[in-house]
Amino acid sequence: MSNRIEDVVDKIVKGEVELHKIDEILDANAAMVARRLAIERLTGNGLPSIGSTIIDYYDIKNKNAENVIGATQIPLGVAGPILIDGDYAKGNFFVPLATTEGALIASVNRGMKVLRKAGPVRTKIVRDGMTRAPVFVLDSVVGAMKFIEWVNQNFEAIRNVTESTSKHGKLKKIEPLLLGNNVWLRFEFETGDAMGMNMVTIATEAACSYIEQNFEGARCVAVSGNACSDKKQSMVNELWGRGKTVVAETIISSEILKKELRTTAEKILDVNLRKNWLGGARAGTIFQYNAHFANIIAAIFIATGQDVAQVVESSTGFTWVENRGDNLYISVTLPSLEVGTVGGGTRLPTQREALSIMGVQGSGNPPGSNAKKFAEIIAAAVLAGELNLLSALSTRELGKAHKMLGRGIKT
Ligand SMILES: CC(C)(COP(=O)([O-])OP(=O)([O-])OC[C@H]1O[C@@H](n2cnc3c(N)ncnc32)[C@H](O)[C@@H]1OP(=O)([O-])[O-])[C@@H](O)C(=O)NCCC(=O)NCCSC(=O)C[C@@](C)(O)CC(=O)[O-]
Ligand SMILES: NC(=O)C1=CN([C@@H]2O[C@H](COP(=O)(O)OP(=O)(O)OC[C@H]3O[C@@H](n4cnc5c(N)ncnc54)[C@H](OP(=O)(O)O)[C@@H]3O)[C@@H](O)[C@H]2O)C=CC1
Repeated sequence: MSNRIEDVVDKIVKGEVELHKIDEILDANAAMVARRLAIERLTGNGLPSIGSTIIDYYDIKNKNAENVIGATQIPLGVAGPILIDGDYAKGNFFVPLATTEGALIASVNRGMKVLRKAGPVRTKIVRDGMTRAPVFVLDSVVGAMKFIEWVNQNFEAIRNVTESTSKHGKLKKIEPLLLGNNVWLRFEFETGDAMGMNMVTIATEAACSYIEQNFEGARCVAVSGNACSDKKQSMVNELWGRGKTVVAETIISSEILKKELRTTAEKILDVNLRKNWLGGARAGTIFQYNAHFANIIAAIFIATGQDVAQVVESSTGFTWVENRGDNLYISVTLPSLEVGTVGGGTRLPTQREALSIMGVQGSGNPPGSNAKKFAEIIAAAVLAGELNLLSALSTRELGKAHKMLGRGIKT
């Protein structure tokens, strides 16, 4: 350790310098080391594993994280390939999944094997748009209604303001919501291959300033008024969509169900209706009539540098099953899948490589096509996970699988 780093560590331990101020004293990677060493001394714990990272702090400083002391590692597996016939994803894809839940990757892998045998999974993006909803306060409901009318009449001018802030951000519409003298304007943008939260926040802030300057009596209280709704479950996301609204579907023959999953369409239908729908309704599940969308979404989000807090609304969705002459029709519908292949955490080295496994790293040609392809692959992977878990529940294999792959106990 250099004397310079040692001096800085001493200063932190003595409380003479704040952890984040080291970035002004040492170069980026030395600052990361000094912070970790100081935390080691202050807590009396060695942190060599956290310190063993390939992340170059130069690359993430002022972009991805602050007060960095190293990195966390999570096992990364692959499932697949999964065969997809989408509008953007076509062919076979291996899907990277980062998780610590034994049996999860095996579960998705078995689902993908079955889907492959059944023929390609069909995927469709049915809408696309990232949202930000600032809240404005007016003097009365009369003022609020005049405000909404003015916004509608001035849509083009507002769009020009937003689009001056970004090359890829394109304002599609503004949906108003009203409560007494309060108005939320839910701005919806196309965001190319980016998930888009920074992009639409910056664009919406510019729009808010323009609106306040040009409509007397409207005050923007907050650029995010929670009707966006970011990182929260909400009816507005479920009904109007947020990010990508995607569907994946397929039909599986009774022979494949019997041979590969030891089950039938009837049994899977019964589990889906009584567990996902009836159980979900009885328990008051909110917009999550599914078995484990969150498992697959979280594992892919972690692997590929998505914003993990958005698993909350990205795992909203429905699994629908029909028995068609003993063959199984199964679909998953995800109303608010928020994903990107540029920006945010997608620029980190392992995350970029994980995206490259699916051929979706960086900008698409045309822009937006990579993010849409990625969303279709995720929906197909979710379908695999749902098919497999419903099957395993129908044959009472859940506990056994987790004993074996979660605890290493063979039964
Ligand atoms: C574990 C299996 C897949 C065994 O499945 P199996 O059919 O008993 O075993 P198998 O050895 O015959 O293997 C069949 C296929 O499974 C895959 N497979 C098998 N083993 C592996 C492995 N080690 N690594 C990767 N892939 C594996 C692989 O595709 C293999 O085909 P092959 O390639 O051999 O021709 C099955 O029993 C299973 O899926 N069980 C259910 C587990 C599951 O779905 N867990 C989900 C997480 S549960 C949870 O978190 C949410 C929950 C449940 O609480 C939500 C809720 O409330 O519903
Ligand atoms: N600000 C906020 O309120 C929130 C921020 N976040 C964070 O926001 C980040 C994600 O924001 P996001 O805007 O997606 O990412 P970035 O802030 O990284 O912005 C994306 C950048 O990529 C550029 N770009 C280059 N090629 C493309 C392309 N093909 N498609 C789209 N953009 C392209 C954009 O340029 P240009 O704009 O000129 O088109 C823009 O500069 C995450 O880190 C997330 O955690 C999350 C929630 C809330």
